Amino acid sequence: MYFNNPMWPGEAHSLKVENILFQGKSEFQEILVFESSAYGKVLVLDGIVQLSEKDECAYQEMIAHLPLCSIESPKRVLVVGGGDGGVLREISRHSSVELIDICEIDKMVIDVCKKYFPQLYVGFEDPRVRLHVGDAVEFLRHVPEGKYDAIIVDSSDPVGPAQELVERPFFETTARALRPGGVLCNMAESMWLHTHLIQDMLSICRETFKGSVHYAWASVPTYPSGVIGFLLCSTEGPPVDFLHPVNPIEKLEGNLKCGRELRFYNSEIHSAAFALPSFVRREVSIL
Ligand SMILES: NCCCCCc1nc2ccccc2[nH]1
Repeated sequence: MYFNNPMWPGEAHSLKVENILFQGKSEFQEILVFESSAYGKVLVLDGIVQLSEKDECAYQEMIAHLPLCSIESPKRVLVVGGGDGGVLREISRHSSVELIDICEIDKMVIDVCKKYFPQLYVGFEDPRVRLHVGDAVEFLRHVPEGKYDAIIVDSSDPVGPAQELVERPFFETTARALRPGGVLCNMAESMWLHTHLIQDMLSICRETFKGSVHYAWASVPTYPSGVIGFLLCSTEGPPVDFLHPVNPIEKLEGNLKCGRELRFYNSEIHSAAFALPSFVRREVSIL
């Protein structure tokens, strides 16, 4: 199967398909699940690979532990998107967490992942999880100010239902919903392909979040260009040092609520993730 997409013009990515397991169209997007030869089962939304069994650990572990290991004892966490359940699985490792709200707009994604990706869907079985099916902008409107310690935006690309999740109003509502010194972590595309989009997001975040704003990245082979980025922001308040985890995951290692060991994230990978190539430092003027 060949993946061409305006998100990566001029290049195509392909995965050998063993068999198609599900093909459907929800109210919001096309949903495809297939068994690949090289990466296990693959979830595709509107023609864009979201995860594969083999490399989902990199994305799910990083997007969850980069924020949660940067603050002491996170208690209340909100996940925007994340309907596959993988981020929930990772958050559940943090025993200090008492409440995990998740707002996913597309119920069909959840139902499909329940059937085809049990090792991700397991995240929904944690008793701390409260599922809200709907639009996150609407959900956040009714959230009291300063409610969450961390907000994780595990969105798809801003070319469909996730378009509004990279715009200023959304960042402003997330900043309001975070406590002082609270942290936001967004999926932030590829530094090889999307420096303009990253620059736009960074500019909005630098005005909206008075704490610190950092860009981190990880290797995810099934994503075009082989990397994916994360935008980490903290609100004004107790300073957050994203580069040196205050809540090292090794401390939680014994807490295997989700029944499996970490496969990608560790404290060294955490700090290394913020080291940026020179072209990125220049183009996204992060420093
Ligand atoms: N919600 C899971 C992550 C979604 C990100 C998917 C993704 N990964 C990409 C890499 C390069 C270009 C576009 C991309 N879109």
